[in-house]
Amino acid sequence: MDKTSSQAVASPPPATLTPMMAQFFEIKAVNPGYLLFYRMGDFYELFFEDAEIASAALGIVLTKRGKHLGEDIHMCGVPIHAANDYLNKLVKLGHRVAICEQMEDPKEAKKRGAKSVVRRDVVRLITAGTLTEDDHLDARSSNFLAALSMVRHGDTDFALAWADVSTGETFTADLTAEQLQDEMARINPAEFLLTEATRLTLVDRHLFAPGWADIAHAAPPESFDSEAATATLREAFPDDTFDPSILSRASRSALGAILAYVRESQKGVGVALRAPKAETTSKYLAIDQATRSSLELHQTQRGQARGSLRHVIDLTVTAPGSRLLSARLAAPLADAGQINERLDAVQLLANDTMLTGRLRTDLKAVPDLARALTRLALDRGGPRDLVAIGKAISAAAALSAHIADLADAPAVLVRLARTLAAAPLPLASHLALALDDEVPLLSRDGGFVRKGYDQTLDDERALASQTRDVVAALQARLIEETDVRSLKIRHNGVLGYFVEVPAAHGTKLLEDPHRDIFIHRQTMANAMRFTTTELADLEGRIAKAHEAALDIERKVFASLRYDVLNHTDVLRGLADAIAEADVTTALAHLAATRRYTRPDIDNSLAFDIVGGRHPVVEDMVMAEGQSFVANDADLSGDDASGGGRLWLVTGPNMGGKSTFLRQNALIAILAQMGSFVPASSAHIGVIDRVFSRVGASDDIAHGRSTFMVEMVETAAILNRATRRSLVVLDEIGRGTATFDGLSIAWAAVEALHETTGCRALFATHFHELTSLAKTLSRVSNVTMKVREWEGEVVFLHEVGSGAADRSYGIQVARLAGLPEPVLARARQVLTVLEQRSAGTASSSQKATVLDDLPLFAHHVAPAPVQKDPVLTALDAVRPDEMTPKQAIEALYELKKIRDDARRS
Ligand SMILES: Nc1ncnc2c1ncn2[C@@H]1O[C@H](COP(=O)(O)OP(=O)(O)OP(=O)(O)O)[C@@H](O)[C@H]1O
Repeated sequence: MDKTSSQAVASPPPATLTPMMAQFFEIKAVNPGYLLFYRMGDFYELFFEDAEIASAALGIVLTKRGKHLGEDIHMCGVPIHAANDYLNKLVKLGHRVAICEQMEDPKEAKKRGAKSVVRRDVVRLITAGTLTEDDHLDARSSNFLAALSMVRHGDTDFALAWADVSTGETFTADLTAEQLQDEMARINPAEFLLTEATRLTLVDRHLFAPGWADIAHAAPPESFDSEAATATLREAFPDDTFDPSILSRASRSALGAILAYVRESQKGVGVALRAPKAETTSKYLAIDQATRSSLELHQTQRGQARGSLRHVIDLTVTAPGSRLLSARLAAPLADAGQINERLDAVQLLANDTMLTGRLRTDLKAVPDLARALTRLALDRGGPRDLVAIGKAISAAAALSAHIADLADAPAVLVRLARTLAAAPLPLASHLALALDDEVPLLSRDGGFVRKGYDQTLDDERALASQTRDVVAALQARLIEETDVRSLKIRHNGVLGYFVEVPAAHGTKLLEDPHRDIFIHRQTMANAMRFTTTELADLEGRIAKAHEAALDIERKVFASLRYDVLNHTDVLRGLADAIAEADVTTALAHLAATRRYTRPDIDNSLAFDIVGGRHPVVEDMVMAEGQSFVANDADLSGDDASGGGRLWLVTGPNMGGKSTFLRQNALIAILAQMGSFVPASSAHIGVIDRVFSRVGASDDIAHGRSTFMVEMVETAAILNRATRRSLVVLDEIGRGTATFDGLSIAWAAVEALHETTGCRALFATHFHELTSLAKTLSRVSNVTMKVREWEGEVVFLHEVGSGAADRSYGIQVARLAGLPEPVLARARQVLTVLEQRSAGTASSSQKATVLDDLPLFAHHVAPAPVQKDPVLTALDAVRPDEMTPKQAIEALYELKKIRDDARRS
């Protein structure tokens, strides 16, 4: 499971080791499975197999450092100042890293003897699921660590716990085997803990999804002990509001594993998690992995954000808002009351664009409170995190004031205003008073406490900063006393402050009367360096003042941090409320600017969309200056008539079938996440599961053919869809022989209609299926309209009743640029095949088809070869005879010829 070998380095017999290598082996042995970043001065060094892995992954040089058991010791290193970038890269590649620091000043080690080694220890384990620093994390995405435990008895099979260590959010859910896959797809964890036994069971039951291997990490069975977990949970969440006994035993065990792993990774710094929330999957609209990917909710099927639904609808202005929007899109609700509550708030703000504008402006300046708070709790925060918290508190108070002014505010906004009003303003004032406007990232070097906040600090700083004046005065006096005009007081890292005079004057200072004052330090080629008691004394005072100032700043930081952490609960509430305010205003802004309307949500089996649009395709079509054709869909039904309707969608390739199918599923998802929808009106009875299979693709990497993937997914739908579900199926049965495919599609439609009774859209090229509308009462035929014009086909993208009589495949092939001879031949074959299936072909024509097929190449004259104008121009280019300027001009010319050729 792990990429980083745990047997990277085998322990050698101790006698053969240098003390440093002995220390390395000792530390390596207690951190198996981690690449050891071993601190040596200004570098982190990696040794042996760690070095080989890291140098290959990071593209850095692999060197050697001595021998071990007769073999070269491989080594590579990364400088401290660039370590973060390298760590990021390694973690993204699935490696786990142990950071081993020097725990004492090397001078201390030397005091123990020349050969003694600097004390070192691992201070932090860095893994994909336990990151907290901004530069390791994507601001707009959650970063979950998940753990799975198995249940031996009971209704559910598994329990999953997951936590975002960077914000503290923690959840658990008891799951059936089916739900497990869906939940994992929803949460999309960065790292996944399970025991080897659980992994083997999952593999055995075909439940271990292909992508999990990259994130799975074998955790020891002891860390899943539910008894121990109960005690650990009580200790980790002493809060009275959380009682571990309300969780199932399996949930506690999974949570225990999370806590153990987080604690281990933070090496004693603590665990800053929030009390776990127990999730019930029935609260949410279930969406399985295949549907998420087919609908391109968070990313396109090619893995890009641009082109996904999220990309189009995410108008949030804060990173936490974006994370919440993403979570809501991943888990739309399945309760009409809760959905309507969210919609009420969006509606009010969509109607009040002035207020929305004001809120959005305020929100833009709000920092990421949750992540700053976590870093401070883990003692990894800096002055910037304190400033962020102060700003967030003030912003929360301002937001609350705006919302509180509203008359008849809906419940969500009233709740938000109340939470935001609890913003601890005195804490914000205190932070503003204590901290500069611009502060450094780390507290280590000071320089962040505002002038005037602490008198002693100001005094010490004044002393330190007066150095220059005091040194200048001393230099002037020494020049006076020695009469050496070129005498200078200088500073360097080795000598500290010193007096420097040109070599010619050096001897003068070694003689009376100066030799009592000037103490010789160094003779250079051109100069001589001295110190004086007064200078040494001054230097001591300056260093002391500097150290004293730093000490005071550190104390100020610690006390401010303590104050902030005392407000943890209220600040977490604010962080949630700010994110929710951002999502609500963003959705209102979306509704107001993109002509989205409020869906009517209830508990019926309605699905009546008037003038529906595809949010993403609409954007793309409009960007090309065309207009998107809105289409209606009515799949409404009721229990009395056996459930919802099923529309059989036929029509030409490229006619807009997939777009129409997907847009209806997307409208349902948007509506249930509490967003307005791209339609003139939408009436939707709450959907419990949505299934979408649009366009089959193979899964060669995992050994499944197109057809097999399609059948596995169809089976999942037929087995899992209920009367409340929405099913969107495109071209089932396409991947096999015509008759097999048609039969499977036929049986699937019958099953959905007769047994499931779900609302469904079924697109097909099997025109034979349309006859089902005659026998199945709730099946209707619709088609994507086209117009033929001078032998060309024009797609109207309009859904009308009826069935298509043909697929226009050859016209589409022509648009795609298939060579004319191939098209001509295809037309010939098609005519005969059509006649044959209609029974009108003469037996000689039928024979022609069969006879002619292998003779294609002889029948059709090859198209005349036209020479590409770009290639012709390229032939004339003589690179060796060109100046750089001529070369670039030639390049432009080539591009122009290509563009002209495309236009003509
Ligand atoms: N309602 C619409 N309004 C405007 N343009 C549309 C509309 N629907 C689809 N299109 C355009 O037509 C293109 C093809 O649509 P789509 O992929 O849905 O066709 P299809 O019928 O599913 O084709 P195939 O059967 O080959 O998969 C889209 O990329 C889009 O540019």
